[in-house]
Amino acid sequence: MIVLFNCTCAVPTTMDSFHPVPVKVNPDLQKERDAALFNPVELTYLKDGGKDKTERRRRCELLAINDPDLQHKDISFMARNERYSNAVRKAVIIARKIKEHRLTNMEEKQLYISAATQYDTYGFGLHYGMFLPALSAQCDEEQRNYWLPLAENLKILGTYAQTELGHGTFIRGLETTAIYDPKTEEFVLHTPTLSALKWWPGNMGKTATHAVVLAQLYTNGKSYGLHPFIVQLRSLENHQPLPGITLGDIGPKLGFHSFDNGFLGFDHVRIPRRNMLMKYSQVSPDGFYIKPIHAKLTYSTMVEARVTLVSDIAYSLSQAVTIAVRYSAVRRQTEQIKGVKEPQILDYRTQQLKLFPYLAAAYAFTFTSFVITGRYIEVQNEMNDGNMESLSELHALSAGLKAFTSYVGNEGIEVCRLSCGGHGYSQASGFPELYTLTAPISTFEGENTVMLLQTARYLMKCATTAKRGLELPRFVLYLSQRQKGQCPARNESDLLDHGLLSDAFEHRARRLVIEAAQKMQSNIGKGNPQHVAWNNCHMYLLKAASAHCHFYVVQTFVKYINDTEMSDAVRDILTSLCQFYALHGIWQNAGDFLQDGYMNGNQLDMVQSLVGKLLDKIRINAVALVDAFDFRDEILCSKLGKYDGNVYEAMYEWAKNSPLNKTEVHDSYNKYLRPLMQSSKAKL
Ligand SMILES: CCCCC/C=C\C/C=C\C/C=C\C/C=C\C/C=C\CC/C=C/C(=O)SCCNC(=O)CCNC(=O)[C@H](O)C(C)(C)COP(=O)(O)OP(=O)(O)OC[C@H]1O[C@@H](n2cnc3c(N)ncnc32)[C@H](O)[C@@H]1OP(=O)(O)O
Ligand SMILES: Cc1cc2nc3c(=O)[nH]c(=O)nc-3n(C[C@H](O)[C@H](O)[C@H](O)COP(=O)(O)OP(=O)(O)OC[C@H]3O[C@@H](n4cnc5c(N)ncnc54)[C@H](O)[C@@H]3O)c2cc1C
Repeated sequence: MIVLFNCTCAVPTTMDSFHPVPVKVNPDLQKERDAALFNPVELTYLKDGGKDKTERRRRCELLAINDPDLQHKDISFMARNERYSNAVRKAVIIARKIKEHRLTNMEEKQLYISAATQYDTYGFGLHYGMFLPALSAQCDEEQRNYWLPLAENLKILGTYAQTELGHGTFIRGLETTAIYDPKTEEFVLHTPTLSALKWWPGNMGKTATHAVVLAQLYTNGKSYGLHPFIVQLRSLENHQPLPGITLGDIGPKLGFHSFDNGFLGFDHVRIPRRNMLMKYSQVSPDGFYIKPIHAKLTYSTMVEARVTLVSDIAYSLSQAVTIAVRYSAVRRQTEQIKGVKEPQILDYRTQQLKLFPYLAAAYAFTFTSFVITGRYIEVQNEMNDGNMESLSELHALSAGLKAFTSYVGNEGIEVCRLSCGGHGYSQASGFPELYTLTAPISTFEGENTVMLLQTARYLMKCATTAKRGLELPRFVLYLSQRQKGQCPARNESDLLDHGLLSDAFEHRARRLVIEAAQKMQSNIGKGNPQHVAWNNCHMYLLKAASAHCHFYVVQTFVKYINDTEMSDAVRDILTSLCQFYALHGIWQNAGDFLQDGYMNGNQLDMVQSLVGKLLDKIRINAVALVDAFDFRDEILCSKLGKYDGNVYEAMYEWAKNSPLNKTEVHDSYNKYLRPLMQSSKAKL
């Protein structure tokens, strides 16, 4: 619902702005918009991929936002049960409305869902986010023809059940078994121990009727490792768990309160042979096993999810900086000169140093998400033609970037919250929900440290390949190039050169990868077994993987600006943002650039000075930069980040709705306080 305030000042919004002309905009925020040196809507078009795409996105969002069936009270005021129920109700309505509005394109469906769910989780998130992708990727043609229409038409509701109580990261160690019985041509699914209970799968606690279950396959007395099976969990008549199946919700978590993450146990549950998903590996009726063309194809659903998470984290970080920058423009604090108005907190250098690195990162990650999504589609097409050559590269890239961006993203959201002082702690700010929704991205779909170590494993192999003078894939080609000596920057203007900045990150990544490879070699040379050497070298490996990802992001940002058509004004601000992202990265990791003498103290002084100078360039455009993300208030769900900047009015209105304010005198007064106070002998 859009609240219109009384008109007190004219609001010059651009023709292209979709924001309903609010009737009173906070003058501080208006001043920021008037002072900006570029038109934010141009950047919005760029980010969306063109004006027509922006318009389409806005239309999809409005369809959801204006729909009376999708309205409800603020989720902050709901208990968990109510939240779960509301999420399911909305998921059902969303499914119906997507058909009614004839949203057939996947991007439009996602936009619609995201606007309809606002900052809550989507009740069929796992169904669409993992169950359907797993079926699409792992079913053979006959299975696809059977299962996909059922799942797409919501005749069955699914989840992805991989993690167990005792095993999450090390999936080769999962305990759930699927033993083939050739006599009946069935698999018998079983949970042999408590630690083998499936634990965590989203929508499994109360919603799902089916699951793609990852289990250890045994046939003819031999173990063949982890394979996916589709298993019916609940009756399609009355939703009761089927015989032999134990199901439940795992209880409240840090966040995801509307989500029914669940547990699942099997007691010798029989499923037909053809419920094993057989695109890549098969078991014949007599129990003969046919192995896949690549051993890790079973893991492909996770790769897809990791790619998606890079976009998700860019989106969430963009929301966080939008809230914090707008609020910092309207919040005033601490008189500097007696009698003169307190300054906007956005004017404090420390506030800028908190927010602008994450503002720059939000753009950097958005552009990175475009590139990794594009690469994912390319590799997917190659794989559909039977060429698995790039799968390892895609795994290394997606695992590393998911970890690198989510570390920064989670940290950024928390810094943005802190930058809003006390109000950042209120649910009205939007931060608690935003933070708890994004925090587990560092854990799910592969715990971040583990993911960076996977990237490191790939980089170590590439370092060896490079040493042998053999060919490397494009994104690690730099490992076969010689180190370039010292950073050539002589003055500050040299240090603003995108090529020079990208070279600095390239140098750092190459050095750290080679150093980690050398440490591994020398550890093994001392007689340590591989796994001991690996553990001994963790700190080098982690750093190498992280530096590689950091370089990838800087390089992508630079390339995006070089290769994309844009107005001079937008190019100018994106250039400053990119310079700031890179220079701030050098400043924060100064030790890495000094350690081998690539940079010297004098150059570092210049880096620091430039970071300070660029703060001014970003400061003037900061509000326009966050406006360009183009979040409607109904999607941002933050009283601090409202487009019109009328923060205090909104907070007061919101607080009045707190259930505790339903009555002037709370029940607990009569129950507890009154007896306590009136029993006292002391008289007033
Ligand atoms: C109406 C229509 C609407 C449409 C709507 C559309 C969209 C829906 C909208 C919204 C929904 C969106 C989102 C969903 C909603 C909410 C989300 C909520 C919750 C999130 C759900 C979370 C799910 C999960 O977490 S699932 C569980 C994930 N688990 C993990 O990630 C486990 C991590 N562990 C591993 O990946 C692996 O075990 C390991 C750590 C990689 C190690 O594996 P292992 O087998 O032990 O391998 P190694 O021995 O280490 O290595 C061997 C060899 O293999 C290579 N390798 C490893 N992995 C892969 C891989 N994936 N691909 C390729 N290669 C791989 C490895 O590098 C090594 O190679 P080498 O031998 O050459 O060195
Ligand atoms: C909100 C949420 C939703 C989820 N949804 C699903 C779902 O739908 N389906 C599903 O199957 N699962 C789901 N999960 C589970 C999730 O995928 C796992 O929790 C995740 O993969 C991490 O595994 P773990 O819990 O075993 O962590 P652990 O591996 O136990 O990690 C604990 C610590 O050990 C360290 N560690 C572990 N192994 C290594 C190693 N080899 N080297 C160095 N350090 C190591 C980690 O770095 C970490 O610090 C969900 C989890 C959450 C929080």
